[in-house]
Amino acid sequence: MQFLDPLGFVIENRLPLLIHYASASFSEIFSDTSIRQLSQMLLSLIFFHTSEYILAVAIHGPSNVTLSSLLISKHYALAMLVSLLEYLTEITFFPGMKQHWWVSNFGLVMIIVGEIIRKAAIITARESFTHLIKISHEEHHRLVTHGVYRLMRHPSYCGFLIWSVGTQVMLCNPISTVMFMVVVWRFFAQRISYEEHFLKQFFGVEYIEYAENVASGVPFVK
Ligand SMILES: C[S@@+](CC[C@H](N)C(=O)[O-])C[C@H]1O[C@@H](n2cnc3c(N)ncnc32)[C@H](O)[C@@H]1O
Repeated sequence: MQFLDPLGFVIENRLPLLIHYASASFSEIFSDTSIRQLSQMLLSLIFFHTSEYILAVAIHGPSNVTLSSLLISKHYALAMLVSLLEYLTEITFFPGMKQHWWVSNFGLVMIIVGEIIRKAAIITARESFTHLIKISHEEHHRLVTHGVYRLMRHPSYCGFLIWSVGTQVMLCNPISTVMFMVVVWRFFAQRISYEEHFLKQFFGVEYIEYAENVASGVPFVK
């Protein structure tokens, strides 16, 4: 079998060709573009997860918070791993895809906006905000309808949706952008109907009126 070098000459030995492609992919994976985009991704992940944990400890007290408040599930870790594989594959074989800086910077803006909305929700709801959905009414649990909850009923889900899709837009990952949009949207659509079932039980007509007048904050979820 004959092999062609990048200029189209026939070469006998495939080793130089393999070395050529290996060094090309090595230089793309460690290019300025990838270092910037992967560092932004790493910082976004570290900031999001540690701030979720720190806020939970500050609001509920260290004895009431477990490592689950870092919000790193198996499915979530798998999705992030798949998105990293997509990034490394594309930057190796189609490096030009990652050079759309206006797309990447728009993703960065989505990450920041998503963080602000989510953290505004946590700080506004305080004790009423728990990472696990409450299925029995506790005394300190008050209905929150002020601040960012005046604008939408589920600001923390809206913020997370924007943040998570933003991470993929920032990486210029088309497949993971669509995958994150669909998976995260479906997850929240189901969670909202489950969560609101209990909120109606806890707060009755007060919650029903609130839900009638304020949008969910998650697109296409009533
Ligand atoms: C992870 S928090 C999410 C809160 C809200 N869905 C959001 O996106 O900002 C889930 C907990 O918040 C509580 N919760 C949701 N909306 C609330 C509201 N308007 N007032 C008080 N508690 C609320 C639920 O009962 C649940 O235990």
